[in-house]
Amino acid sequence: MAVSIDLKPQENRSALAERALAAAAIPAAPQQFEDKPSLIGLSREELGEALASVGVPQRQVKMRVAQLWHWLYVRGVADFSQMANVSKELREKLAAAYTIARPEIVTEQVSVDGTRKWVLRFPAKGAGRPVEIETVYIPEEGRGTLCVSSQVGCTLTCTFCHTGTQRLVRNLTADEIVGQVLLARDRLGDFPDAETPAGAIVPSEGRLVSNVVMMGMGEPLYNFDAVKAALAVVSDGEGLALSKRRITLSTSGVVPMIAKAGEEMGVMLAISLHAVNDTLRDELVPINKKYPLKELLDACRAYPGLSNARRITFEYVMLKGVNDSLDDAKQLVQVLKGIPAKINLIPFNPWPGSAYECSDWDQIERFADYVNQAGYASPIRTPRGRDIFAACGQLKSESERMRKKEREALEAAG
Ligand SMILES: C[S@@+](CC[C@H](N)C(=O)[O-])C[C@H]1O[C@@H](n2cnc3c(N)ncnc32)[C@H](O)[C@@H]1O
Ligand code: SF4
Repeated sequence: MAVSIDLKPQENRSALAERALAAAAIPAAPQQFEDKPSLIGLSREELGEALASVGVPQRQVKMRVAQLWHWLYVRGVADFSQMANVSKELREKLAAAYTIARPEIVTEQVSVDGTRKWVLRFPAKGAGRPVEIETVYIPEEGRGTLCVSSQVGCTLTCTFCHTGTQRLVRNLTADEIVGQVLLARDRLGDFPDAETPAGAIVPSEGRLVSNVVMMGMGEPLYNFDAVKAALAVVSDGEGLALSKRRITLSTSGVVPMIAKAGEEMGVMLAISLHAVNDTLRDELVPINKKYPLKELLDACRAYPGLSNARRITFEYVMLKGVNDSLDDAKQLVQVLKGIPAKINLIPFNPWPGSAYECSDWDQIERFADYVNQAGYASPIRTPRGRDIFAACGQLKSESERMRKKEREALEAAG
């Protein structure tokens, strides 16, 4: 394992950034791939089945599930031997059959603004190879957001997104999605509840990781079941306990899954809109050819539980001369009519080979003012972690390159 911590001096950091930077000193525990199923990310029922499979009698299963849940998600242990109130015999049986290990850290970088990026490696599944993904932590005043990946690569090819240039290698499993949250909390020293009694409900306020956004690599609605299972664990009130209002799922517009996400996951929804007519959206977000704007916006109108206090976030990347005119702003306001919405304006984050430029700052402000005067909150998202290539849409893992290198190594060996 190679952990490179790239810690740079910085002024005017937020308190959370300060704490996050301080945590950079925490040494990473050695990680090893274990060829055993993981207990992370299972529902309580599945965890009960796993316990029964190592011989826990049915009458004890519920109590043991509660114990394990507490160790895994409140105390954040990554080793069965630390589960003090579980008998040695059971710990050994569990360790022989299952793992609770964290993902392997390939690199860890800390930006001048406190943003932190991890490249994480997960074991091969079946006949595949090990894969790498990226997870990003963004500390801000009053909250800390973890940007979590759902897939290795992406099948969609949004023209402004770096991940879109990496073909899909595979979906992440629920344990790999929850594992990103656990690892971030480990590395940030954000499991301060080590002494909390079992069963206690721990509020997310005051935590370093207070919000989770499914905005890393991949399209979460193309990995529905694993994302749903993972978010159920992350929002469980007796474990990681992140309120569903603090979890946002971002989609490029997989229309048939939007209502299902609302009903079955109940988290906040973000839509990667980026264009207000089908011609341009077909080009920028090609899934639009399959599910055009009208269908997408109808699905948004029908999203369960919408109100002024519970709005959909529309993400709009600002591309110079492409989608940033005042006419675009005007049409944006028109197409969103009737949807409780907030519009996040995202300055385009460049990546090597990208064909776009970020809009000029005063144009972004003019656009924001227009939208704002029409009654929509329209914050301009400050780019974070650009120096470590951790900003929105800059993520792309080494899985493809690794594959080529591996192939070459194999050829050389042959
Ligand atoms: C990487 S995507 C992942 C989630 C999902 N696949 C989606 O498209 O919403 C998260 C957000 O990053 C935005 N994004 C992608 N590339 C970007 C770039 N180069 N600059 C700014 N934002 C970008 C996407 O449009 C989306 O709103
Ligand atoms: S923006 Fe989202 S859907 Fe589009 S290529 Fe990037 S990760 Fe995939």
